Amino acid sequence: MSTIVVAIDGPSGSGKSSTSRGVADRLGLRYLDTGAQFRAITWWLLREGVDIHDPEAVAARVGEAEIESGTDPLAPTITADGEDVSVAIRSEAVNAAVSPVSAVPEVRTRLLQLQREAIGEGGIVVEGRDIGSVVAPDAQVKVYLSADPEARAVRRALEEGGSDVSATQESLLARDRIDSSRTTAPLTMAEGAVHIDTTMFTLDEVIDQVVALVEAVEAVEASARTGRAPLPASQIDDDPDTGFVEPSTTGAP
Ligand SMILES: Nc1ncnc2c1ncn2[C@@H]1O[C@H](COP(=O)(O)OP(=O)(O)O)[C@@H](O)[C@H]1O
Ligand SMILES: Nc1ccn([C@H]2C[C@H](O)[C@@H](COP(=O)(O)OP(=O)(O)O)O2)c(=O)n1
Repeated sequence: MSTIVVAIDGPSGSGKSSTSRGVADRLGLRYLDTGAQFRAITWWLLREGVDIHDPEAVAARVGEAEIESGTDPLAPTITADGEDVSVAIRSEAVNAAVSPVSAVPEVRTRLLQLQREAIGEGGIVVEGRDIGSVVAPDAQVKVYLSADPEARAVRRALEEGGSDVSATQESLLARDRIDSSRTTAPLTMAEGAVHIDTTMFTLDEVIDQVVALVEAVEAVEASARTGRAPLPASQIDDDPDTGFVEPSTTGAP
């Protein structure tokens, strides 16, 4: 079983969730949406009537929320206190509250623990804002996705059933500002990350690029284990026992 960790960070609408799920599905890896965890905590605090603009009040209650994430890329799940909140966490109220909640250090500490547990021995694609920098700084593959604000707003508005693009862009940029300027684990391009600007690429093209990166890293790791030179991705056998096709069938030395 693969132990690779793929970290995908970037701002809202850059394509993190869809790319991560596509890559995990193609490579038989698990998938963790850390944004959904921050949203679920936010949903729980709002339900409890906690003043989300009071960091002390948030810190005092955050330990009570039971958040669980399912890591199947084809059917990811998220629950709070056992309740399925996958739809509720996408509400406008949660959109507006999630960045201030995410800036509270106690919230990050609590979720960091859940995230590291979920990552476990690896074999997972993890997406968020601080995965390559804080959650999994040793991830073998780190990707930073971006896209022009207009493209991100159009994508998000389309996804939300044609809602107002300029209002969507405003809300998304407001979140970017808080997410990038907070002092604990801000959105940033991690050291060693590969930057892909997705504005001009289709989703499939972005998935292809990330899959190629993962396959290249896996080939190098396999060669370090076997002492044989890595082959181009197109010639890599996906049989986990060998990692390589036989030289006689490829012409490789
Ligand atoms: N490269 C792309 N080109 C066009 N649309 C995309 C691309 N990547 C993602 N999308 C679409 O944009 C929307 C937002 O993508 P998503 O993966 O949820 O972004 P994020 O997780 O970064 O917020 C989705 O509807 C998704 O299908
Ligand atoms: N690793 C993470 C993931 C998300 N967050 C925060 C910041 C984001 O604005 C919210 C929501 O993240 P999410 O990935 O669901 O946001 P989008 O789907 O990209 O709009 O959570 C974070 O602080 N750290």
